[in-house]
Amino acid sequence: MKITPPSAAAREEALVRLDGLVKPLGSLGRLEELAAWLSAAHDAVPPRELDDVRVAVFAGDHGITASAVSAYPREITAAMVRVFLAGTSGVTVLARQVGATVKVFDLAVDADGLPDEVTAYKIRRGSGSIDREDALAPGEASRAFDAGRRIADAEIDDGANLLIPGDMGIGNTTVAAALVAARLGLPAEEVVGTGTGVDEEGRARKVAAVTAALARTGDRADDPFERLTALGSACAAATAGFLVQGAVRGVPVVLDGVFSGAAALVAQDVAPGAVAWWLAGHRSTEPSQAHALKALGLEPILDLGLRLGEGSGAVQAVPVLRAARAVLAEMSSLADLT
Ligand SMILES: Cc1cc2ncn([C@H]3O[C@H](COP(=O)(O)O)[C@@H](O)[C@H]3O)c2cc1C
Ligand SMILES: O=C(O)c1cccnc1
Repeated sequence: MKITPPSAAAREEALVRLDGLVKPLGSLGRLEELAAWLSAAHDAVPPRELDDVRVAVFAGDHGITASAVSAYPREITAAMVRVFLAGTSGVTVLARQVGATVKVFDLAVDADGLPDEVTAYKIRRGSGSIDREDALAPGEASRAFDAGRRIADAEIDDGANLLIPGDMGIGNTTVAAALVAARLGLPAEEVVGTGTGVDEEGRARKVAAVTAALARTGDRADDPFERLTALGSACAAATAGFLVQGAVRGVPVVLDGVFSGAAALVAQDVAPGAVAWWLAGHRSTEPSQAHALKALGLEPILDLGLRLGEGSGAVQAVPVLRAARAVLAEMSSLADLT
């Protein structure tokens, strides 16, 4: 997997151009940095318009939900897939606001009967309970990773110029916490949050589950595919593949919340350098996301106190990116002042 870095020359050219625009030096703050980032990604100053934004939601269930680690029952995952198809999920509504499209993919939902276009990449029904067994059987992590790459390829071949990963899976925040803790060598207590809104006892069950999972897994987690197999899920693997393929194809990716943060840590291990193609759309309230973003060197664009997932935070960063592009494309220069 060859990753070509974004263009340093275009970034420099953008920074020089930004300094010459009709504004005090640096006065557009983060927008300037994002404008330069996009210029580097597109190797063009100004960058091209972000007019084809695609969200891919990876849906799946987790064995660990039997330990009551979520405030909601596992059946919600399959029910929500139908909500995505109906076009009324949180991310779908927010995506419509910015003209982005949303597709949902069933990688491991514990249900039958979903439409063929949703199940085309299905790996299994639910994962193993990570506190006492591997999440995935041998080979499944790489199959799911390849599925995520193919999903990204299909969207890019169809014209996508910005990719957003979304997640739907009751129990996702427990699995994300385990993946991040294993990679960064952190204790469960530091990475586990309240997810969908568990109480103190619920959070204690999550900490116990992640602690047991980490103890069971040991050094195996050093290898990214072993980490996905032991502690992850088909969705985590597919999301990692999706992120890597965006980087391979040179298409920017906006990460969402806790699940894409955990997958991004895996993806960066599989394909070092891929992180150069990713932005962090927003700050989640989950602690594991903050740890993951810090390790990746990414600073969230927005901080709205969101804790939904699905890609809902990332899509809201899209107007900010468009604004950054517009600054470079449309502002006049100080040199032109008479
Ligand atoms: C109705 C509903 C819609 C959602 N959309 C995303 N999530 C989010 O919550 C879940 C993770 O939280 P936890 O680890 O606490 O289970 C994931 O499905 C995530 O995408 C939802 C959760 C619910 C209940
Ligand atoms: O911030 C997130 O990504 C998140 C938080 C809680 C539940 N699901 C997702």
